[in-house]
Amino acid sequence: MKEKGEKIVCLTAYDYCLARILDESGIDILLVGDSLGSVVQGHDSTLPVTVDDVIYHTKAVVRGRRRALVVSDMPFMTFQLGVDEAKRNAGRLVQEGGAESVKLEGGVTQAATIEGLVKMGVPVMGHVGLTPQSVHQFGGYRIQGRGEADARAILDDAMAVEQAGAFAVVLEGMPVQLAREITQRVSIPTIGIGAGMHCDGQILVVHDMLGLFDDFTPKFVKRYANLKETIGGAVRSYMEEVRTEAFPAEEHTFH
Ligand SMILES: Nc1nc(=O)c2c([nH]1)NC[C@@H]1CN(c3ccc(C(=O)N[C@@H](CCC(=O)O)C(=O)O)cc3)CN21
Ligand SMILES: CC(C)C(=O)C(=O)O
Ligand SMILES: [Mg+2]
Repeated sequence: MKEKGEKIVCLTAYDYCLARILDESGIDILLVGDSLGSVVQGHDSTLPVTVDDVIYHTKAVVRGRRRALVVSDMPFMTFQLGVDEAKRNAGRLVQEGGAESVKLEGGVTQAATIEGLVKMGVPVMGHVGLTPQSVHQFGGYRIQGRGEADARAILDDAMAVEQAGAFAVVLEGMPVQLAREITQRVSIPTIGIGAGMHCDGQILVVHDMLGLFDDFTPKFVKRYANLKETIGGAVRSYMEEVRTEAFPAEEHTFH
């Protein structure tokens, strides 16, 4: 798709119903993201998410998908402790969860781990730039790569990820020019989030683009629907009808 200039369209998914809607709509990749920590679990970071959480959600997503590629995120502490530990956890995501591939955050420092997973037969997606599992090191969710040295380091990360054998790389939270340069310099597809228009594909957290989640709204999110309002309206109609005995009506009643 990169060679043909066809954009790769990705969204996160965490459950059966939504995975099925996205798959039937023609989404290329479903990511079971550790962002489930914020949108499913209500935490203010992704750090509390466990590999068992991601396995649980991956199983549900896989049941709802027919054709999209399923990528499962490796949570904090499931791959940083060493290649063997990473292999064990990636293996569980594939074997128990049913994912076809995994994603992990980091570039140069995680290259040996990516290589180990690829060698054991697990396709890996990289993730560089604003890597949310490093939120405390960044001092918040800040755009990365604004200075020249930082930009160079992120380019090095992306190239290390490619060299290690990853099949694609997420570019998160960086200036558009840097994402463009990386996209030109690596042969694997780049999937952007908050990284501008020049990436080979795009990803968003599905709750953000559907208007279900509004604890925070980063600048890079576009709302394609306002489901929070739609759902609230439906619930208010239901309450009104139960209270006025308009529901259940004759057609909902057994005799
Ligand atoms: N619902 C949701 N969507 C996400 O995109 C997401 C999560 N959760 N949880 C994990 C991380 C956290 N993310 C975030 C959260 C906030 C900003 C944010 O507010 N960024 C500022 C950038 C300010 C700057 O440095 O210029 C912005 O205005 O976009 C960015 C990424 C991305 N990930
Ligand atoms: C937004 C994507 C790239 C992600 O890592 C997640 O959803 O956890
Ligand atoms: Mg993630």
